[in-house]
Amino acid sequence: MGTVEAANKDANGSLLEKNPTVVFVLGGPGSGKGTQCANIVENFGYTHLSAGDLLRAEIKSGSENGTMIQNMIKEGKIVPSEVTIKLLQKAMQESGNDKFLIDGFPRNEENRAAFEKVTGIEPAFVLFFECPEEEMERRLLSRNQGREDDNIETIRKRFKVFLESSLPVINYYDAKGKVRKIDAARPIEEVFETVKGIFGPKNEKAD
Ligand SMILES: Nc1ncnc2c1ncn2[C@@H]1O[C@H](COP(=O)(O)OP(=O)(O)OP(=O)(O)O)[C@@H](O)[C@H]1O
Ligand SMILES: Nc1ccn([C@H]2C[C@H](O)[C@@H](COP(=O)(O)O)O2)c(=O)n1
Ligand SMILES: [Mg+2]
Repeated sequence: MGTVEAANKDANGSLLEKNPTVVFVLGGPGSGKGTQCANIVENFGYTHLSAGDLLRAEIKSGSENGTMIQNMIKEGKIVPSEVTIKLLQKAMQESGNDKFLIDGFPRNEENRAAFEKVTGIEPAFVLFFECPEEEMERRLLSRNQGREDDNIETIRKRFKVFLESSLPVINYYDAKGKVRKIDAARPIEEVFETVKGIFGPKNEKAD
């Protein structure tokens, strides 16, 4: 085994041995990624890992990176991959599962390339929740979960970052035939009907 491969295997612990299934869940802020991931977990046995949730938990934990992460989130900016990937790897290892919905990651080309290099994992496919900005803005302004970035000033910055940095990642995977685009502007139940069609009846959990 080459040195890079050996180092990655070491960093990933037993993760790679499980040959994990990873689905990246992407879409603009407020497109419904978290909402639909909760439904997928219930029906298909995946573990949901939201990069944003992991970063917010890191702030709360009082970690040395907390202030940097908090400032970046307030500005709608993307935290360096090194930090986010470590949190994702740890959560994947701790879950004990081998099927993951990675929500809100990769958010830019740096995230994408670093994840592939560090973990050696390629996504099975990418769910892309497509939604007009006006609808996403409405949803974010009425989310009421006390998120510091759900204010109109930060929301506009997040939309800009999505268009400039995250859409190119979606286009990258689209060129590889991996994107499953979903019209996310419809009611939650209707969106989930489409999602179910993508995961397929053979993957559904038995009751
Ligand atoms: N299809 C939908 N129709 C109407 N409201 C929705 C729909 N999907 C989600 N919502 C609501 O919109 C808000 C944002 O949804 P959610 O948190 O799932 O989005 P998200 O894509 O994870 O956003 P973020 O990127 O900011 O984390 C929530 O209040 C949620 O209840
Ligand atoms: N890969 C990521 C994911 C998220 N963040 C930061 C920046 C986002 O605006 C914020 C909230 O994410 P969300 O919960 O909306 O998915 O978290 C990041 O830097 N890198
Ligand atoms: Mg979310």
